[in-house]
Amino acid sequence: MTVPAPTPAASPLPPILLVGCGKMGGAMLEGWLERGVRQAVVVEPQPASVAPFSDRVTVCAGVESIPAGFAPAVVVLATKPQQAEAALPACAAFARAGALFVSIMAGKTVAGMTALLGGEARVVRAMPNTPAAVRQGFTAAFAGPGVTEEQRALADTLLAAIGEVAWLEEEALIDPVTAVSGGGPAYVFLLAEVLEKAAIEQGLPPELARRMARRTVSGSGALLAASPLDAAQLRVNVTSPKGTTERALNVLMAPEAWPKLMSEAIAAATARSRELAG
Ligand SMILES: NC(=O)C1=CN([C@@H]2O[C@H](COP(=O)(O)OP(=O)(O)OC[C@H]3O[C@@H](n4cnc5c(N)ncnc54)[C@H](OP(=O)(O)O)[C@@H]3O)[C@@H](O)[C@H]2O)C=CC1
Ligand SMILES: O=C(O)[C@@H]1CCC=N1
Repeated sequence: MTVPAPTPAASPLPPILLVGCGKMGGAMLEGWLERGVRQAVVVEPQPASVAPFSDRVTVCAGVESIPAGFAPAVVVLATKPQQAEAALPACAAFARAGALFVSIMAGKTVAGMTALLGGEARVVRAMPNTPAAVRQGFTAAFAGPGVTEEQRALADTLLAAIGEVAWLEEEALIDPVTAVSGGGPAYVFLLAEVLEKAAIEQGLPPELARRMARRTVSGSGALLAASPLDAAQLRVNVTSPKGTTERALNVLMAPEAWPKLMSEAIAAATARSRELAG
């Protein structure tokens, strides 16, 4: 019998400055801390948002209180897009020092961010999603002008630590990515919500309805992740001919129902991502 070689422990992630530790910044930070990070400094004005991390990272209310001498390899920009104009100019010194910037802000273009950072910044524009908190995220990323192969590899290491990564060759594609995978978890959680509500309407006790809906969504996600089959085949595998699921899918897959609604929803979100550039 051969004994498998132990998996080598991944080396800790490089020093990170996180600017904005709200819902998405916090989800990424959770994933990075679980993976192991050499040093993390977080700039976040809301004490409640950073409270879960305060014993593991250095917390600052503003860029001006970052400890002198802290030299991040990567600055992650995770404020709301509408806060970029106020937040980015304060980070220009890190751009001059050669730090790589990774922005996750919806809509904000590389050119717009580079200008706000003093014109010298090297920027990767990325779009992650909240399953990053459990290292099950999906991030698509675009490397802006001047980003070196080494910096791109650094960004890849950081993003791969919280899930799967895909690199885009065209910046404009990040708008539909934002609509599909950036916001995607919300649509899946909505499914859990409406499934629970429908279960209660059919007479199931609320606590049982909640458990069923959560486990059905999370278990289906786990099956999808583990299976080599397409989503469509996994759906067919549930649908017995002339059975109960077929009746439900006749409603959900009707011409004006889910397929059309999802197309409209994704088009609306893509358009909003383009608007946020301004
Ligand atoms: N939520 C998601 O699922 C995803 C979000 N994104 C992107 O991530 C970004 C953050 O989104 P989300 O986490 O949901 O938003 P949040 O509002 O939860 O987080 C942003 C945080 O940044 C803080 N902040 C404001 N100004 C500054 C500043 N100058 N320096 C440091 N921190 C500051 C905000 O504080 P205050 O509340 O006081 O303003 C807030 O706590 C957005 O640009 C969004 O487009 C991308 C992918 C998925
Ligand atoms: O709703 C938003 O604008 C952000 C971007 C993707 C998910 N949340």
